[in-house]
Amino acid sequence: MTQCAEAYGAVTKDQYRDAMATVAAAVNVVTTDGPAGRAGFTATAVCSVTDSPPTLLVCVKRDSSVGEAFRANGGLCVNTLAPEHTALSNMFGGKTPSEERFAAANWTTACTGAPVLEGALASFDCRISSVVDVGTHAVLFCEVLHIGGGAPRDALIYVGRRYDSLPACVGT
Ligand SMILES: NC(=O)c1ccc[n+]([C@@H]2O[C@H](COP(=O)([O-])OP(=O)(O)OC[C@H]3O[C@@H](n4cnc5c(N)ncnc54)[C@H](O)[C@@H]3O)[C@@H](O)[C@H]2O)c1
Ligand SMILES: Cc1cc2c(cc1C)N(C[C@H](O)[C@H](O)[C@H](O)COP(=O)(O)O)c1[nH]c(=O)[nH]c(=O)c1N2
Repeated sequence: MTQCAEAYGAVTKDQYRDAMATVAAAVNVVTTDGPAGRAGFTATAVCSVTDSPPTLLVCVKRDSSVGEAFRANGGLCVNTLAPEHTALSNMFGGKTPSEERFAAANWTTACTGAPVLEGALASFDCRISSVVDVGTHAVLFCEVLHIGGGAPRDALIYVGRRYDSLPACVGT
């Protein structure tokens, strides 16, 4: 592998981001509440790991205002967004104060204490089972304890540094 790194030269941050910008991703608002307080952020770096035990992962920037609250609370809810949530995604993805982020939508409370977005495509209430730090991000491995929603509906996607919608795929 060392010879490959030498042959190729280093991949720059910009090269990496430009390539990742071509990869379409679902958009989620990931939330938590507990002793460290309520917090939430927009995340595309979310994916399924295994169905036994049902586990997904979430990557969160370690120097963001929200990262520490997730680790400390130990639970979270992944709320997958629909096209009507584009403005909400921007609020949870920027420098908007936490109170304003949550005031922009209606929420219920999951068993872990995490806010559940009313109208989300799907909501995954999770216990954080382990955390691995990789570079600038913490990878949160999350055991799914409860699921809400999940019926086929149009999805919000993020690709080419902009939002788009993907029609629901019903049937085969
Ligand atoms: N994984 C992430 O942390 C992540 C993902 C998407 C967007 N963002 C943030 O949202 C803002 C807008 O992003 P954009 O897509 O319009 O343009 P961009 O050029 O910042 O990012 C392009 C793509 O690169 C990846 N990316 C961006 N920042 C990253 C990071 N710090 N670590 C790992 N992957 C990263 C994502 O897949 C993103 O869609 C930026 O501030 C970006 O940092 C962060
Ligand atoms: C479409 C899109 C997608 C993502 C993000 C942004 C946007 C607009 N952000 C950035 C993240 O939401 C932002 O850093 C948080 O809101 C925390 O910001 P504050 O530090 O609270 O301002 C983000 N951050 C992160 O740690 N992991 C991720 O997967 C993503 N994905």
